[in-house]
Amino acid sequence: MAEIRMLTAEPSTARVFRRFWPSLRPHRAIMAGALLASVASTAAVVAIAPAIGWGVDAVTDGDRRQLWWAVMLLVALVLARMVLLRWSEVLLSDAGERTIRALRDLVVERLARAPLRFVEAHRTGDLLRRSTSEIADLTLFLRDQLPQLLSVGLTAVLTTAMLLVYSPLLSLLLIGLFLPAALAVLAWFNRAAPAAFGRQAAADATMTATFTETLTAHEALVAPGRPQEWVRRFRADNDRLLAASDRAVGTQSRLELFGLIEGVATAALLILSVWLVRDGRLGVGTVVVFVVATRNLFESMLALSGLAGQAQLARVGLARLVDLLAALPPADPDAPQRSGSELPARGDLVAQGLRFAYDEREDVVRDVSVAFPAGDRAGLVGVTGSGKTTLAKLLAGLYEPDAGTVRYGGVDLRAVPAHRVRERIVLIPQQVHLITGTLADNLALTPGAPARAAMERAVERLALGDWVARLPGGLDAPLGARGEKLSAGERQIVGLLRAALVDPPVLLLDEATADLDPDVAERLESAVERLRAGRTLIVIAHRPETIARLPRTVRIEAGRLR
Ligand SMILES: Nc1ncnc2c1ncn2[C@@H]1O[C@H](COP(=O)(O)OP(=O)(O)OP(=O)(O)O)[C@@H](O)[C@H]1O
Repeated sequence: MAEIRMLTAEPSTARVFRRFWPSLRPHRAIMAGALLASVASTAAVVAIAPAIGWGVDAVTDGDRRQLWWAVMLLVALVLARMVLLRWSEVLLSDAGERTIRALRDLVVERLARAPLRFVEAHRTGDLLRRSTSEIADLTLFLRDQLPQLLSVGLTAVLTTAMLLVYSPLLSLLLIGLFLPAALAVLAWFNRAAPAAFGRQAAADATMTATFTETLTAHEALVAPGRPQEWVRRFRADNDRLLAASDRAVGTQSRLELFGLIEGVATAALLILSVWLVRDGRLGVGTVVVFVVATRNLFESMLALSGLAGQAQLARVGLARLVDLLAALPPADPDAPQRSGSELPARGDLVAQGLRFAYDEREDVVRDVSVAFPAGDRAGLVGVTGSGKTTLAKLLAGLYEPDAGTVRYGGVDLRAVPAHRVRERIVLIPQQVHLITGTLADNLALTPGAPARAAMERAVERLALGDWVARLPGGLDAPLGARGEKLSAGERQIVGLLRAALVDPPVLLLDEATADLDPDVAERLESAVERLRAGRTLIVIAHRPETIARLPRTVRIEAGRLR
């Protein structure tokens, strides 16, 4: 089976932030600044409670000077908190945005270099979700939730430390009552969270994939007799997503137990405080500090419980993104393969002992050896599913064989960078893929970004001037969404124009099986004739007229040559 690493629907979230760390490393300085500002702003919040307590003591002691200082301190702390919080938010969101932009570039760049088999073997919607909405979730987390998470966590730590200094007895009561229960709730949440949120992300990706695919196949699915098929397929995935979301919400609601713990702990604290104040072992100011600080502490915990679900979602998304990046490792400049060998300008295309399978079930191409001398003109024929397209993709270097070699001018295609192979061997598929835009935009997708003059020359060379002139706007004619305004044959004309711009010595053409308009069929034939001069032309021929015109044919049956 062709060697590609398949993506996992629910990859492990273990140590995912550590695995992600290299992507954050370039933004270390700004992250450290944001962290520092966050610590300082939280310290300011935590100090508010003692400042109030100090003020209360001043009132009970009738010390006006201390009261004045307490009020000034309170104002200074509130102002410092405001400025520092804003500063840390700005720095963190800046670092987050930069990281995400770099990550988006990285994902697109890796996907652009991914082997064709990798892209074909995965559902478009899944790849789409991993490289768009999961990155967007992560942006939201880094920009909005991470700063809150940091501030909440720090508030909890600093408040606990402060309370310990004020009254170890009350603090120990609080910690003893609250901490074990809070940790137990957190552990209960964590046990279920990775699976629940992972399943939700996978179900969401499946729904996106089904939606993308059914939308493309819309015409077939709403055909007479099965009008509800489109909706039925979508609804089944939607139901699964709903079930997965319900489970995630159920897991999230476990954290609501924090509210109960808060009530019990506050009541116990108040009872003990009243008793200690009556005994004269505690001042009223200290009790006020405790009540205010405890409120802070519990509010932090409640906020933390709200954020924990978001953090888990971001963690799952990150794991799926890291999985994608791991499946598409960067090009190794020292790798022995694809070391930059050059393909000659002209040469024979020779396949030797080719074997290829899409999956472990069975080989689709079996021990195929065939040679196409330079300038050859041959047809590849066989019944549907016999392996013609697969063999053509192997001959064009789009797939790597599981065994055997494809050589051009004596050089193994695997030893040559992919873009160099594309300059020598071009395959025009049955369904030429077009993007939304003009004809010129579509021709510009050719390697080397050809200039307008080169496009005009290609049109002239293939005698397609009047075909282009008939499009409203000529080269600037909008072709509609994904080129919907063109028929299958016309799409192949665009494919031929692209090939003319590359000017490769070997051309493989997978003839369109669709019924072609006679005018388009004639233009295609004439364009192929003009283009083939001086090159090797291999046609996957379906139509008897094409087969009759070819000087020789190579027949393939169940993956073997006959
Ligand atoms: N991407 C794929 N994943 C899994 N199996 C595939 C894939 N593409 C083709 N196959 C299978 O490989 C076999 C050969 O397919 P291939 O498209 O090469 O045949 P073909 O002779 O070109 O057919 P056609 O004339 O209909 O285009 C078929 O059984 C097909 O189902």
